[in-house]
Amino acid sequence: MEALDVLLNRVSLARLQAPAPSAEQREILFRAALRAPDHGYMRPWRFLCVEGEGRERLGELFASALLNKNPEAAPEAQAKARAMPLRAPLLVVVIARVQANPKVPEIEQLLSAGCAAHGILLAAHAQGLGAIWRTGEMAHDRFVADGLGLEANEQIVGFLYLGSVEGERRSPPELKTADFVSNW
Ligand SMILES: Cc1cc2nc3c(=O)[nH]c(=O)nc-3n(C[C@H](O)[C@H](O)[C@H](O)COP(=O)(O)O)c2cc1C
Repeated sequence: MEALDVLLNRVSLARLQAPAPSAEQREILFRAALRAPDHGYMRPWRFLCVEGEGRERLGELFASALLNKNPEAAPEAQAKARAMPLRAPLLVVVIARVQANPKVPEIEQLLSAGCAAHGILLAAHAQGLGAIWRTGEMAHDRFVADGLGLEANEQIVGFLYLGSVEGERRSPPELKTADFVSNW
């Protein structure tokens, strides 16, 4: 697929099914992530793959996080949290690792991790895979971060849901560049 075609037509797809990306496809996904712009070559990111039975364990962690925050959480809410990771055969947790650096403030390291996530989405699209970047409360919950083994200086930038496309690949929305670009 042409590079510009990928850049101009990537869309998020929420309806994902097995099979999960193959080992070869994953290698491309992560090589794309590692090409994120990176001030100071700090490599301020790492990635966790969650699949198979790991998705059920992540669902349990989400439900526990919900109960930790709200012990009165309704059983329906708990069931919803538990089912969230089952929406795709593979989840990639994109983690920003922020390190003190006089020239590279935290925001730049977080942006770099965001670019890494975008690289994965683009490489997924280029390989005919489906993907969507999700966060929600669980991405910002320290209970979840601890359960995933994150260090104090690490934070979740997103859960990338990846799989094979179920149904039609939708078209991107038509935005006008003139609405966002002006001369100064
Ligand atoms: C940081 C971040 C967090 C997001 N979190 C969610 C989310 O939790 N749930 C969701 O449905 N979409 C979420 N989105 C939006 C989707 O990933 C997607 O970008 C959006 O649906 C627009 O679709 P498109 O990428 O095809 O234009 C998030 C996007 C970003 C950048």
